[in-house]
Amino acid sequence: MTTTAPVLELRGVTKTYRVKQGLFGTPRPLTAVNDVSLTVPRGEVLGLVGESGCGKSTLAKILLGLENPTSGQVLVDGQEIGAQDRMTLARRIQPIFQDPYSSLNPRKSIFDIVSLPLRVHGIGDAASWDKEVRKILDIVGLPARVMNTFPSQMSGGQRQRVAIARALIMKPEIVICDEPTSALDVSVQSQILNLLGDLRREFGLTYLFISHDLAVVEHLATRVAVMYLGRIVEEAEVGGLFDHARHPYTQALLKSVLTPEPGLGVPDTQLGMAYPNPIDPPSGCHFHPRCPRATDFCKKEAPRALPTPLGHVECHLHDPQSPMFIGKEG
Ligand SMILES: Nc1ncnc2c1ncn2[C@@H]1O[C@H](COP(=O)(O)OP(=O)(O)OP(=O)(O)O)[C@@H](O)[C@H]1O
Repeated sequence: MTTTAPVLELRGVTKTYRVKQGLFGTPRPLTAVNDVSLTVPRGEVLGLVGESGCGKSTLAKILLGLENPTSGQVLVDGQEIGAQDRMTLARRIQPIFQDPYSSLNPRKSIFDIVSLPLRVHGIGDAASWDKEVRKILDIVGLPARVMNTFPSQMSGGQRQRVAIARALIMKPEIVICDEPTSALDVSVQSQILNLLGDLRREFGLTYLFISHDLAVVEHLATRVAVMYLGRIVEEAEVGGLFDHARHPYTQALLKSVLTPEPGLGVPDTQLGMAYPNPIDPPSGCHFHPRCPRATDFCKKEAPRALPTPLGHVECHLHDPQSPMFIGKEG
């Protein structure tokens, strides 16, 4: 059930690393996440999309308490993440990662893997761990007999079900799904996406669903945030974003997921040059060197975050105060 209370809120979150180029280079700042503000209401699925290196995983690490933001705040249930003890945070937020094989310890049995969060946090005893593991395996569609097997004896889809069971055994409110299906065969991907959708409905979970693939996000998300060079350049309710993308980058991403005509090859994203290096971000609008609509104004001026009926967008084309404004319906 969807309510409007934000279970997750980011306020101006920025993460800057100091990066040395070459052996004797002076460390330079690299802003991986740049002034990100987002609100995720309880029960929603926020899809976070963008190309490799745009900052998706860094944002996930901040939400999981694995990295501290350089500035800004992350609030879970209205309380700052840093102020919550590890147990409370683990009960509230759990991750599911891309590659279930490398994220599951190959030397541990499925019982050990799935019960680990309970044991680490000292929740229950041996009898209750057995009961809880059987219950959660059943919920994710695995028979109890897999408890005594090892990850290497399972298929990729089964391993991802184990990773989901391990995340859910703590009964979290929020699940950070970082490319949870990209290591799986296409036929298995939709089974896992359907399972995640069912679990959300059944347990009222909130997801941050990270993917470079808009088609996968469309399947599950209720809202979508598009990330480019650390910034959220567009954010909207999913249907609105797919039907009426405002940012030229979102439009290019959408074009790239259209199914090509047989024999015509992969569709052209028309983005031209390679993704920029975040150590040397382009001036003005960071997207201008790849943008088919860019003018000299975009090279000089960074766009503002502008509210839209469904979310927000950062692009001069939609700013009534910019010389590039294309009108209200543009
Ligand atoms: N610990 C770190 N130290 C220095 N730079 C880092 C660190 N972690 C990430 N970065 C840099 O921050 C930027 C964002 O990286 P991040 O892994 O968050 O992107 P991503 O969108 O998740 O990419 P991918 O989809 O390839 O995982 C990249 O330029 C990356 O090289």
